Formats: sequence, structure tokens, C-alpha cells
Amino acid sequence: MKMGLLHLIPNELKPTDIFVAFLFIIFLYIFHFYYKHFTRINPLPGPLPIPLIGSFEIFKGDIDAWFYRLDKEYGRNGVYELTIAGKRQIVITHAEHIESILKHVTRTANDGLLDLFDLDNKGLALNHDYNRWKFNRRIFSQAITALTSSTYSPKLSKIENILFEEMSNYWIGLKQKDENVIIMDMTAWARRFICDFTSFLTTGKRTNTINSYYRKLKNEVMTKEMIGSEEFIENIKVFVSDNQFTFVPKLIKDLPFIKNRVKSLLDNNHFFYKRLEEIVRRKRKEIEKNINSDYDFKSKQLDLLTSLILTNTPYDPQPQKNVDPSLSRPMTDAEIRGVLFDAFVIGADTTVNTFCFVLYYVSHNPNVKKKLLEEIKSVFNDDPNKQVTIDDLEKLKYCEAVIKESVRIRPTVSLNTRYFDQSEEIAGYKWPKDMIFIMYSRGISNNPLYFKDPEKFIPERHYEPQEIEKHHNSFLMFGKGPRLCPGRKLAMVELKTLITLVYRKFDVELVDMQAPLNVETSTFTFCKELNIKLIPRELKTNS
Ligand code: HEM
Repeated sequence: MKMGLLHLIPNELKPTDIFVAFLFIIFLYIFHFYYKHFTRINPLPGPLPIPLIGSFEIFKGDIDAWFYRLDKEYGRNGVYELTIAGKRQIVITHAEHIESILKHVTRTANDGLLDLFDLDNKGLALNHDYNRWKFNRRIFSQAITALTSSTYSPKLSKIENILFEEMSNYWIGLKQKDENVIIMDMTAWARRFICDFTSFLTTGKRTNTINSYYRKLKNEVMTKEMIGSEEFIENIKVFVSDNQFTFVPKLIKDLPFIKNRVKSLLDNNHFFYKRLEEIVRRKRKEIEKNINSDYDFKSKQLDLLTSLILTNTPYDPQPQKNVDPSLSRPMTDAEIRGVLFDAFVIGADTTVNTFCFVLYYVSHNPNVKKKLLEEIKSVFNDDPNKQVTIDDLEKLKYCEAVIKESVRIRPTVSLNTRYFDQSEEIAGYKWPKDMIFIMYSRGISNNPLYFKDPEKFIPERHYEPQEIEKHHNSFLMFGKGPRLCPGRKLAMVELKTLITLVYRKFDVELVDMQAPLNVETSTFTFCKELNIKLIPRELKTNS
């Protein structure tokens, strides 16, 4: 049969003929692509797409800067369109259109490389498999809620106090003898602090990354374990900055300028997964030992990982009644690794970046700084060494408003997506199924339609619900609907504690007041560097 077909190919076929045929196929493809584009359903304004790729901007540094430009150019009517990684996506820039989008459960289309990265059915944030997401979500939410419960949270704030004490001593150790000021990149320190803290919360053990970083800066000898801690931080950083490559269409993943980036991200993730799996295995062994020694799990305050491992086992400290049988089995190691990945990558990095944005905006707004310091002074009776407790945090209303205002101006999650597996009417158009909607949070929360003088940093506006409620979806710091951030309460505890501890002990100034925020967005926005001057308060009052 094959021979039968081969005789159809002319014998004297020349390389130029093959080249012409190749060009013809490309021409047909481009013609078909643009024919489909110009005859598409509900055409909206937006940049003209490039076949296969959509737009090169997605592979460049700061995707959010591009969205911000597009918002001004095309977003005036609340909706425009884009082609990203070969797929048409509808961008929503007005709060009025997002209520019915947020109720959808699926976040991505899963036609990129999520399966190659083993993220399509693991964890929560990128999990495309509804049943597996639901299973993980229930167990993760239950475990994380226990951490912020009234019984566990005192332990949580105690740990943050201890870690901060250690970190601030390292900072003092970096101070030159005859100087009052410590100059440092706060992003690097905050990333390690939150990583150590997250590690303690999740595993009961620290990663010792703040200690390793101090030694690195001091050029001291580093043990194998310390080098490992630094690699752990690097793994998180690489995924945060390059994760847009998980959405590249399979068809173009081997193109020269994409192949290497995909490969290095894959290597990075596989290395990181192995480390997380090792953490799970070690914890299982520890638990098995405790089971054999009749340890009473029910009476103990458990770390997140122990809760995840014990859920739906005979040792489950909070057994749930009447649970759908498909949700009542224990988690496998690979599933636990998936949610740990979310805690370390999504949870930790959003918190770090929000913290850095707070320092930046507070430094640029002296009146805000004054009010924040007054609140901290009054809650802690001017005692810089008093332990920060959960009760204290409840009283820090202005601090909470400062955090919210920083996120309003600079959301860490500025692009929030939903994939529709059924047809729906959005923004006045009837859409077929299999569409992706991107809610551009930064555009919405910086739009004068919803916030008076949106470019101004005014924490007080979060005291006045009518300001926010010009539209109730104009500021969604933690999202909304079934995919709402499960770590929101924990994030607020972490942030308020860290802000208080830093400002109580140090005056914070930016090294360069003229420099803009040094950020980049992959699918969420991260601070690349924040150079600050720390002046120990005791030295300030003595001088
Ligand atoms: C200031 C810090 C944080 C911000 C601004 C933030 C914001 C968000 C936002 C906007 C979403 C998307 C919600 C939606 O689609 O409706 C999200 C999802 C998520 N967040 Fe957070 N988050 C923060 C901290 C945390 C922490 C501390 C954790 C856990 C340790 C966490 C874990 C997650 C997870 C697992 C998801 C995915 C949920 C799902 O898809 O079901 N986040 N976060």
C-alpha cells in the first residue's frame, strides 16, 4: 500500500519543490488562521494576533505592564480580546462583568503543558481536574483553617516573633561598625523569612533559609544543608518568574527560543517536587513511629502536613461525618506534594510580594507611615519587645487598611482566569463553551469608575464601605467564589505581624526614592528587588 502511494510522488522532485510546497502549507495555515480570526463570534477590540503564538509579549518580561497598556487602549468598554499562546482570551476590565465569571470553577484550558509539569491534576491553583481539585480543596482548606483557629494561632504568632528576632539579629550583624544604617534587599530577606515560616507551619520544621542567607552574605562556610536551603528558595523563584511557560501550546514547545526555557523550568520543578516528596516521606515515617507509640494526635496541635497525612485515616483528629465517599479517602504522597507546592509557591510568594509593596508605598507616603506607627505604638503600649499576639492583630485596623490599599494599587494576582466548559452570557455577549476569561484586577481596582483618585494611596478608603462598594467586585484581594484564596486569613496574620515587628524595631526608608517598584509579572506580580535602609530605632533615639 505504501509503495502504491509513493509512486504518486514524482521521481525528479527537487529541494525547491519541497520548499515551495512547505511555503504553500504555511500560507494555507496563515490564511485559515486569519479567516477564522476575522469571522470569529463576537469580535471585540484587541491587538491583531500572530498565528500559533498570539503575541510575543507573553514571552517577554513584564506581562502586567503589557496588560496595563492594553487596558488603556482597548479596555474602555469593559471587555476586549487577546490571543495568548494560540488561544483566544476575553479580558474583563469592568467590575460589572465579573460576578458570573467568578462562579466558574475551572481556571485554565489545560491545552498547554500543565500535564508535562504534572500540575493539571495536582494541588489547587492550576488543577484542571474538577474531582481532584474538589478533593484537595476540602482537605487543604480544613488543614489551613485549623492553623488559624484560636487554639493554634498563638503558636503561629509565637513562631513568627521568634523567627523575626533571629532575622533582625542577622540584620544588625550586617551593620558596619560605625554606621547607623543597614542597607539590604528586603525582597531576598522576606522571601526567606516567609519560606522558613511556611515550612514551620507546614512541616513543623524550618528550612533555615534566613540563617543560610546570612552566612552567604557574610561569605561564611555553608554546609550541604544550607546550600540545599538556598536551592529551595531558587526553585520557588524560578517557577514564580517563568510559570507562563506552562501555558505554551504543545505544538510550539520545541521552537528554539521556547524549548530551553521549558526545559529549564521542567528541570527546576522536578527537582523541587523531589524535595517536597522527601519532606512528605520523612513526615510519614515520623507519624508511623508516633502511631506505634500510641501518640494521641487528637490532643495535639498539628502542623499542616501531619493534618494532610492523617485526614480520612483512623487517626484523623477532625473526622468529618456524611462526606461524599469519593472525598473520604486519605491523600497520596503525590497529592500532598501538589498542595505543598501551592503553599510554598503560590501562598508564600504572594505574601512576600505584598509585604514588599507595603514597605514601598508606606515609604512614599509619610502621613500614612506616621499613622501606621502611631497605631502600632498604641496597640503595644510603646513596648518594642512585647510579643505580637493574635488579639493585638485584631486591633491593627489601619495596618490592615494599608495592606489592602497596597494590593489595590499593585495586586500580586493581577490576572485571574476562569475557563468556561459551558456556554454563558458575559458582558452582553453570548459565548460558546471552551473560552477563557481573564479578569484584570489591576485595571479594575485602579479605574476612576470605582475609586476616587485611584492613583493616590489612601488606606482610609477601606474604612468606608461605600468607597469600595461603588461596585462590590471592584476590589477582590483574595478572589471570590469556589476558587477564593484558602490562605487569606493566614496571609493577613503573617503580614500584620511582620509589618508590626519590622516597624517597631526599625525605621524603614527606600535607598532610592525615585526608583519605581522593581517588579515583573509572569502570571502573578513579583518584586525583583527592594533596596531599603533600616535604621534601628534604639540607635535613632540615642543619636
Ligand atoms: C497577601 C497574600 C495573598 C494574596 C494577595 C492571595 C491572593 C489569591 C488570589 C487572588 C487567588 C485567586 C482566587 C480566585 O481565583 O478567585 C488565590 C488563590 C489561592 N491562594 Fe492565595 N493569596 C495570598 C496568600 C495565600 C496563602 C498564605 C496561601 C496558603 C498558604 C494561599 C493559597 C492559595 C491557593 C492554594 C490558591 C488556589 C485556590 C484554588 O484554586 O482553589 N494564598 N490567592
